[in-house]
Amino acid sequence: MTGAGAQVIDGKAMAADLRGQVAGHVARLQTEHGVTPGLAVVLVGEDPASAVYVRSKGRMTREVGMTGFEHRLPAETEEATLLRLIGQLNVDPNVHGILVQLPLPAHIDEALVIGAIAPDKDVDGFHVTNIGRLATGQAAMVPCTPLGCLMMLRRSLGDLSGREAVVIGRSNIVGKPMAQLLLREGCTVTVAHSRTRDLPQVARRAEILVAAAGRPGLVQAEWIRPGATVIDVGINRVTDAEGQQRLTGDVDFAAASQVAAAITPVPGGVGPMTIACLLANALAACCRAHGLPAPDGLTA
Ligand SMILES: Nc1nc(=O)c2c([nH]1)NC[C@@H]1CN(c3ccc(C(=O)N[C@@H](CCC(=O)O)C(=O)O)cc3)C=[N+]21
Ligand SMILES: [Mg+2]
Repeated sequence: MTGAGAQVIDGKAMAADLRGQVAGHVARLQTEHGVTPGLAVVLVGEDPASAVYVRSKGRMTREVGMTGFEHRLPAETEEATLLRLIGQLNVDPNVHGILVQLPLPAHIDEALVIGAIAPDKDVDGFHVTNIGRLATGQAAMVPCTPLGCLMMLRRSLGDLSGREAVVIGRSNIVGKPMAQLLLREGCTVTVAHSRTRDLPQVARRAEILVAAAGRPGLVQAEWIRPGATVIDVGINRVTDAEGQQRLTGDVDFAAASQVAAAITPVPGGVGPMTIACLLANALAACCRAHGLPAPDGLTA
């Protein structure tokens, strides 16, 4: 049972590699077609954690040579105002991707707002049209976090066909699209969640275990099948014994590393891949908007 320690899947390095590939395609689009991909990020309110993500997304957008458009609106912004902005971004030829940072303030209907984004500019892949395309096997904009997880799984395992996969979490932004992607890859997929009876036993079936429950340290060593590949989607801000704020995943990393064959760390795992996949989706959206084929291997 006690292994020598799992291979740590370096999401930070993989993400840097992916961003480098995106940057190469962006440069080529510019020289060959005079086109620069544009990504608009809309942030409503002052959530400090959200502000950090938006800043690093903005920086990486510029680093790969894309144009970043940032729209910061006050927390009390009316739904109609936000919908009007999205309408403008939908028809702006310099904007190829639109991301509306979630969660939105309580007085705004998230489904309505996501539904207002043009599906071909929906780089988050949250629009029902993209969810439906993914579920029916059509070309879709795929949500960035599950896409990043899939890339790490392929890197670690190669062909995923026939593998036993368990996804813990059933959110629209991670759990459900992750399950769809793994199904498409030929996995046998179980979606477990907070109501699942005997979660540890269900998790122990998994050759591929994706933890996306949003509960720090939920997954223990005994939950893990020896030799499994573990993808930790949790990004939880916790205060440690010394009163320091730190990031921790949904998996007890130290213990799980003794049982798993491969595991993603937090930070430095899924998070950086999420942002790199966002840029890859924006690149693909730009290519399609100009009637060009989307580069191979950068999206699902
Ligand atoms: N429409 C929408 N799309 C999103 O993709 C979206 C969103 N809303 N709302 C907020 C969450 C959160 N999110 C993260 C992405 C990267 C890191 C990331 O790169 N984290 C670093 C650490 C960053 C740190 O130190 O804080 C890591 O895990 O290594 C974290 C969180 C995207 N989100
Ligand atoms: Mg849940």
